[in-house]
Amino acid sequence: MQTDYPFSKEQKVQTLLDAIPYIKKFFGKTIVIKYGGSAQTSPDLKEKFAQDIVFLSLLGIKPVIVHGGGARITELLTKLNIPSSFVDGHRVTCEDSMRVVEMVLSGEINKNITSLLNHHGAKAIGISGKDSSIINAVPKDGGKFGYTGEITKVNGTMINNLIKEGFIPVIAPIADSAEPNHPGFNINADIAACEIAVAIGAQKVLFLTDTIGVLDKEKNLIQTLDKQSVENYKKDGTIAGGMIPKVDSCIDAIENGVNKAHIIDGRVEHSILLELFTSDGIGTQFIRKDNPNNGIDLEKLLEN
Ligand SMILES: Nc1ncnc2c1ncn2[C@@H]1O[C@H](COP(=O)(O)OP(=O)(O)O)[C@@H](O)[C@H]1O
Ligand SMILES: CC(=O)N[C@@H](CCC(=O)OP(=O)(O)O)C(=O)O
Repeated sequence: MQTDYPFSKEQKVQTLLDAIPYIKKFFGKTIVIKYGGSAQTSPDLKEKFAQDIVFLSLLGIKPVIVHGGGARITELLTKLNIPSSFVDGHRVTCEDSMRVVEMVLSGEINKNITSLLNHHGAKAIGISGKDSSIINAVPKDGGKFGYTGEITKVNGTMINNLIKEGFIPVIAPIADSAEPNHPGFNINADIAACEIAVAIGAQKVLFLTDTIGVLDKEKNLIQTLDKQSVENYKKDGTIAGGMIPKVDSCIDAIENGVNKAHIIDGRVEHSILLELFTSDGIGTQFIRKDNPNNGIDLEKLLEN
């Protein structure tokens, strides 16, 4: 009988066996996944994203989702004739924009992702940084960015309690203010993901975006970056716009206890599984030169 399966049984089994060292490595660990607006484009990609998250959860890995939604915010602001601008990848947020930002991030996008995950069998809970004051902020750069905030504190215990209860937290990057009757703050989702990863002691943070990773001047993928090379690429303009908060967050995360940070292509189906469970990984990885855990010793993992 003729079969038209693209892979033989042996190849399928081998793929599963190849994943064993990585499953061992990440079992019981928390991984923060920043789900950028530009990786949320098609319903099909969103389905694949949800499948990946549920798969991780069933393997005993603990995902935490921090989402963006910049493109959707800009679309609505344009429809409402509310002007909007960005400085170094951060939106300048006026009072009217803040209302739209909260509506889009804490409302539409947060609830869509949460509901999608739950329909795939996860136990996801959608919250914003205002819930239980999980994220606190003050005006960024003394108020030059309006209601765009700079994080002062993340309540990691609260997020870890949700994880312990078996929930997948889906977090909108809106922060609370210490002032009563304040509309709150708009936080760049990359920065929120980094601060959350640090506060909960995550093993890894993955940023899903709309490029294959960080590109050099010739548009080739840069596979590995450290603090010094990031500074150089920012200085000569190779890294610009929305990529600035992303690389800053990656460096910040690895400097503050997160083992590794990666920027990967959210347009590729199952990019999360490819990054976590294959030897090559995809995208750009950020390392501390002095971190002995940068490489995976596969031999050792299999022995243990
Ligand atoms: N060196 C670089 N490599 C890749 N992308 C870059 C670089 N410099 C600037 N960018 C821009 O950063 C964008 C990703 O940031 P952003 O649009 O904020 O994504 P997200 O919504 O995922 O946070 C890319 O689409 C690209 O236009
Ligand atoms: C201060 C700031 O820039 N906030 C972002 C929040 C959303 C976000 O970061 O979305 P992406 O991850 O899709 O870019 C904004 O208003 O667009």
